[in-house]
This record gives sequence, C-alpha cells and structure tokens, in this order.
Amino acid sequence: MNEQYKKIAILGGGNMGIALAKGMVASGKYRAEDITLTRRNTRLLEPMVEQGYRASSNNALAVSEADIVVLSILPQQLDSVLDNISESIDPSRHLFISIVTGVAVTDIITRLGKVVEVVRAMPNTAIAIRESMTCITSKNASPENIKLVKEIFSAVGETVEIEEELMSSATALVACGIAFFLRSIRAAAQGGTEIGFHAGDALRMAAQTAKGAASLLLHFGSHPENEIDKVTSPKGCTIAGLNEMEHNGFSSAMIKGIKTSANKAEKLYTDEK
Ligand SMILES: NC(=O)C1=CN([C@@H]2O[C@H](COP(=O)(O)OP(=O)(O)OC[C@H]3O[C@@H](n4cnc5c(N)ncnc54)[C@H](OP(=O)(O)O)[C@@H]3O)[C@@H](O)[C@H]2O)C=CC1
Ligand SMILES: O=C(O)[C@@H]1CCC=N1
Repeated sequence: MNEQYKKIAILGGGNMGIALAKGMVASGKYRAEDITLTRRNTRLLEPMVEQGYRASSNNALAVSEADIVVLSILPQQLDSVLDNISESIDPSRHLFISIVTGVAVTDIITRLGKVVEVVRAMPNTAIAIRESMTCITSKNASPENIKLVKEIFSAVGETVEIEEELMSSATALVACGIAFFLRSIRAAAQGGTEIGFHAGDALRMAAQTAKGAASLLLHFGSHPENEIDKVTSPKGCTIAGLNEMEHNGFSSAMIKGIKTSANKAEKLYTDEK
C-alpha cells in the first residue's frame, strides 16, 4: 500500500487521535481531508473540522470509506467499537493500526471474527509536535504494511520495532514516561522557586535544562553517567545534591513507578472483561 492519499479513519478522536492526525498533517505527507476522526460527541471535533479534517460519530461508515483504520479509543471502549465496525471490514483492503493499551493483535482479530492485518503502535503525546517515541509491533501484518506504519510514525517522531510481548513495557517507558519526566521537571521548578526564582522563570529554566540533558544523550549517544561525571566537580554542589536525592529514593521511585505502570498496562483490557 502506498501511504500517499490513503483514506484514514481514526476511531477515537481524543487526546491521541487528534495529536496523531495533527502530527501526520504537519509532516506534510498526509492531507487533513483524507483523515476522518470519530467520537460520540462530535461537537468537540469542530475545531478539527475547521482545520479541514472530517468528523463523524459513525464508526462503521468511517471504516467503510477508509483504507487505514486507527483504533484510538480506551481499552474499555474497544469491544463495543469492534462489534460495531465488524460488518464494514474488508480484510483484503483494511489495515488496522491499534494504539490501544494492553490489547493484543489476537484480541482484536478474535473480537472482530475476521483476520485483518493489525499493527500495534505505542506512541506518546509528543506526537503532536512530531517528537514521539513510537514502539511498533505486528504478529500478522505484511512487511509492506509494517513499513507503511513505520513511515507514518516516523513522520511524527522516532520509531523502534519490538516484540509484542514488550508492548506493555513500552507503554510504561515511552507513553507513561512523558508524565514521569514532566513530573520531574515540575519538581525541579518547585525547587527552583524555593531557592529564589519566580515560578514561570523556574519552569522555563527547568524545562530547557531537561531538554539539554536529553539532547546530550541523543547527540553524543553517551550513557547518562558519562554526562553526569562531567557535571559533578569533586567536593562540589552537584554530587551533594545528587546523593541527597538518591538517599531519598530518586532512582528507586522511578524504577518502581515504571514497573507498576507496565503491570497495570498489561491488565488494562483483560481486567475490563
Ligand atoms: N494518552 C496517552 O498518552 C496515550 C494513550 N494511549 C492509548 O490510546 C488510546 C486513546 O487514549 P487517549 O486519546 O488518551 O484517550 P481519550 O479518552 O482522550 O480518547 C478516547 C476517545 O474515544 C472516543 N470514543 C469513546 N467511545 C467511542 C466510540 N464508541 N466511537 C468513537 N469514539 C469513541 C472518546 O470520545 P467520546 O466520549 O466523545 O466518544 C474520546 O475522544 C487508549 O487506548 C490509550 O491507552 C497510547 C499511548 C499514549
Ligand atoms: O494512562 C494510560 O492508561 C494511557 C496509556 C499510556 C498513556 N496513557
């Protein structure tokens, strides 16, 4: 399938559905008029319609008009949506992309009762500014369709192909991870305010510093400790602050949080049944 001018139905025009649609169009490779977003409350999609996207509350119709179907509803909303669109699916035409947390390729095929090609993708909200880290996997899609999905997500950030068994881990690290890093930036800004900066200045300084730290790793391909060693002067203030944070469980809290999120992601869909 050539991605150019393919019709795309994004079922679930919420946070991620909208962010994906905007990122795809911002990449210059997709046209807003080829993307239909669905949700029950379509009034909330009016700003997208004003920007040229199509909006609908009719999932089955959106699917019947599309080549690529993106599932972007919550895990607990998935079964009713799949039941609703099942009749409209043509397995020889439709390619499914699912970003739904905790739902396996086989879960989707079993519920649909049709063997469609499904690629799972786990992006994050930075997709809106084309800075996502997206993990991709498929058990049954053709190499051409996996390539096509990679191209879609490469247009909105970085991609990596992983085994499906690691998708819940990927959810914790890259999708929930946005919230984890944002909370650490907020904590840094709060510390900055306590030591003398106005809140807005402290937040801007903390965010740019976090961006610089991440960019150092990506630019040099180095390990965090190599970069940390360049900051920590002997008997200096950095190592004093760093050790105080570690005494209070900084790394441990992040590791435990990521493990808890991965366990929860694994059960999000099955616990609903
Ligand atoms: N948020 C994130 O950072 C990430 C989320 N994910 C996954 O992506 C999926 C979407 O998450 P997110 O965008 O945050 O969730 P949202 O709740 O923002 O979006 C879900 C959307 O689905 C719509 N919806 C619900 N039922 C139906 C239906 N029957 N037909 C059509 N649309 C429907 C809702 O609108 P309405 O109520 O009007 O119908 C809502 O807009 C989830 O599975 C989540 O696990 C994956 C990676 C990152
Ligand atoms: O919190 C959640 O369940 C979703 C999945 C990953 C990010 N947000």
